[in-house]
Amino acid sequence: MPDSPEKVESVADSVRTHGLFKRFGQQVAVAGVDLVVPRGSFAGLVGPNGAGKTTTLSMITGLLRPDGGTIEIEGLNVWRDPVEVKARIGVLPEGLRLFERLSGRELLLYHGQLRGIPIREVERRADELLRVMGLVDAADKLVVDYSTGMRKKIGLAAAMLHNPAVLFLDEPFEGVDPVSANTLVEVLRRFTGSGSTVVFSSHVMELVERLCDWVSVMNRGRIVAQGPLAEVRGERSLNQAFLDLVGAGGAVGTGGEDLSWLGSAQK
Ligand SMILES: Nc1ncnc2c1ncn2[C@@H]1O[C@H](COP(=O)(O)OP(=O)(O)OP(=O)(O)O)[C@@H](O)[C@H]1O
Repeated sequence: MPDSPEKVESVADSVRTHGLFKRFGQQVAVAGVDLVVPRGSFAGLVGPNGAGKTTTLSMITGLLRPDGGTIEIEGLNVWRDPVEVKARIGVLPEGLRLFERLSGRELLLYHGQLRGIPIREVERRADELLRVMGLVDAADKLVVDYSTGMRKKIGLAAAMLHNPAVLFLDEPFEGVDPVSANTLVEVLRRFTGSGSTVVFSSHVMELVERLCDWVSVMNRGRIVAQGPLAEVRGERSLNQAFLDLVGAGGAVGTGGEDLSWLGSAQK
């Protein structure tokens, strides 16, 4: 449990950033983002490649120092109270790096102990998570031998072990088969159903539309739309709304002379 629930209950928004800014050399990756995620949301952060989603999530989770702006999670300032904040969040980062030479079960026990959870409780939670994630048969296998989907599941289990108030997931469903994705969805739905918050980034609009009740759309380092799914989508599909908002996906034209050499193999 987060350790001071009174404080947690006193704010309506789980995540709130103001004027978040980050540049890499000449490249402005995040250009003044005001991200809001109400508590208990299943929130999707969407945007085309290079929109700034990963950079935003990295700053919010304390992995990358912002050049400007503020970030509050559960009312706490991420960069002023990093320890307090980290006790309340779980993160499944992009390019998930795990302790490859541990078994799945050892990995969870290690994470739990790092979080200061008593060993008996860690064992109980680890066994439950392995069962729910369908990883019991792989529990003693080394993580290095896990498939992509199994890695996502064990990574998510590790991120949830300390019962965080907010989970941040960067592309959690990428490379995950439909059965495993279903398992992840069920676990996450149960999590938000209990009042906790999930924020995940994705390119898959159908998935976001199916799962999320809150959406933030990013383009070129800015939030271009944000709110309840029904409001952002309007009468359109989310996919159409997305294309409208980001300008045909920022796609370069493929008509006319473009790619005229492609197809109809000629000798
Ligand atoms: N470490 C870095 N050094 C230089 N530029 C970077 C770095 N990280 C990100 N960028 C740039 O910042 C911009 C935003 O990148 P970011 O990875 O946040 O986008 P994204 O929305 O997560 O994209 P994708 O959907 O492709 O994962 C891009 O133009 C990218 O090239």
